Amino acid sequence: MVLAQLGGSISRALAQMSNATVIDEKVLGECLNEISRALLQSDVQFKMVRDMQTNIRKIVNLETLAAGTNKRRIIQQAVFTELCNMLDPGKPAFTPKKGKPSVVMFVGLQGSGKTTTCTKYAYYHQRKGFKPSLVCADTFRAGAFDQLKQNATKAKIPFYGSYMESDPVKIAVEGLERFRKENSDLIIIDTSGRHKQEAALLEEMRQVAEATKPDLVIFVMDGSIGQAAFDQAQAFKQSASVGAVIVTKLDGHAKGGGALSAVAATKSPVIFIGTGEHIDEFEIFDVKPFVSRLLGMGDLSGLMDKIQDVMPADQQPELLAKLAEGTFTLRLLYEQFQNLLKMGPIGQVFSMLPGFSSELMPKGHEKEGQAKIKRYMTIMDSMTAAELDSTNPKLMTESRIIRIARGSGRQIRDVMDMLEEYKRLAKMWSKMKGLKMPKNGKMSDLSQNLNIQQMTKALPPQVLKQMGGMGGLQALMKQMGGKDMSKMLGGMGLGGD
Ligand SMILES: Nc1nc2c(ncn2[C@@H]2O[C@H](COP(=O)(O)OP(=O)(O)OP(=O)(O)O)[C@@H](O)[C@H]2O)c(=O)[nH]1
Repeated sequence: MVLAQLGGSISRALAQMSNATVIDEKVLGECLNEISRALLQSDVQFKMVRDMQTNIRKIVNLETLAAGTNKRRIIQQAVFTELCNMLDPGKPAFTPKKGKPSVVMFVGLQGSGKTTTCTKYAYYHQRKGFKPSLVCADTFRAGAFDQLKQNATKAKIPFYGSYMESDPVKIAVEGLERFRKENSDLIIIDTSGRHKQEAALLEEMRQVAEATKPDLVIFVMDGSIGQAAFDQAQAFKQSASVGAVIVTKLDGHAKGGGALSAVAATKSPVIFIGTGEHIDEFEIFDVKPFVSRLLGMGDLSGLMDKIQDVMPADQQPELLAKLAEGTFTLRLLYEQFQNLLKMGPIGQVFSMLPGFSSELMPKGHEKEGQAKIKRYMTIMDSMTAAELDSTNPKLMTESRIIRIARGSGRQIRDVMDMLEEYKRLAKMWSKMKGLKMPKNGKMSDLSQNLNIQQMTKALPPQVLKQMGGMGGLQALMKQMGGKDMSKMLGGMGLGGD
């Protein structure tokens, strides 16, 4: 995704500035120009870029800064804050509540990914325990109903539509009535698209909204539309009370900067982004972690969510208990690898770790990381149960290693390499020994019991440094609240090669 390049350019501009011996107006000016250029190249609207420059200049007044203040930090913080402000309209979007009926209407141009996104949105909520349903009020595009039907059937989500009826308002109302009766707590209405924001489309949208009174209107925008984003988003906002934006196709060559412009045009937050055609290629969009990732500062809370999502809840108390005992067996490592592979593209996971911007983890490397994990797992597949569950470091004798290598079709040195990696991780995890278990055994409540000294000991020194030392870690823990730290450590250990 090209947004990663934007992040790289901004990080580079900041790093160049940091290399200067004295930070004066000239150095600051060059840094801001560099950042502006990068934003413009990513299709962010000119006016927004200019406003950002002005705001940073207002925050960073080099003349009035007392001697000894860390100017670099103040500038970096200002860039971070301004990028966040650009993406944060200041008011959160409506969020549906389980068990309380809500109606969400999707609008957008033809081909923006609206129909696909409706199903992704429904599926996302279904996994969270909602009872979603889909209504196809797109009577303009032949085949739209079939597409929705297909997607909905695959995801086992109830749907409503018609091949005969040509009035979208009628279909929307009928669908709404049907699903209200069936106690759906999230009724999603897909509306027609057109090739451009023409009057007929906007009028149709207005009528559907009037008849269904949605709690939220989501504007779906193709991430690759570039500078046209602002006008398009504004046209939709003027005809329907758009309350949130979803930007799609951010997996391809989209520059993505248009997303920032859409936020300004609709004064509504981006709530999700689409990162592929598949139903689960859909991510929650959170401004601060996103900007952190963009600047290569990592997104630990996103990583937490991902891990939390893939780890079955019933396995969590078990892992915690083992951690508290200080036993980190090969089997536990195997299970962690399985979870890691389930998390999706490894590069995406790495980009959430502090210091691992996508630039630092180039494409080739991602594959290597994934291949390595798979290789380790194949080797472990040739181990006996006793070997996997052993806590005795002397168990792995030469003859066992030779047998495992032969069984897995790998070289002896590959097995040794895998065991070294295991030892390194086991050592790190052993520092978590004596961990107090949360009463309910849930991972998510663990962080309240973690002690900061324990954490600093367990983190690899370079990671701790990137996080801003002990102070940074403390701030992060506070910020993350209920999020679980132990799994983060696992993730980090695997990342720090
Ligand atoms: N790569 C990628 N493709 C996507 C994404 N979202 C949607 N698509 C694809 O974009 C194309 C158009 O998506 P649709 O959902 O049919 O578009 P639509 O906006 O509903 O179109 P109309 O129903 O005609 O208004 C399809 O091929 C989707 O698979 C995404 O996040 N990434």
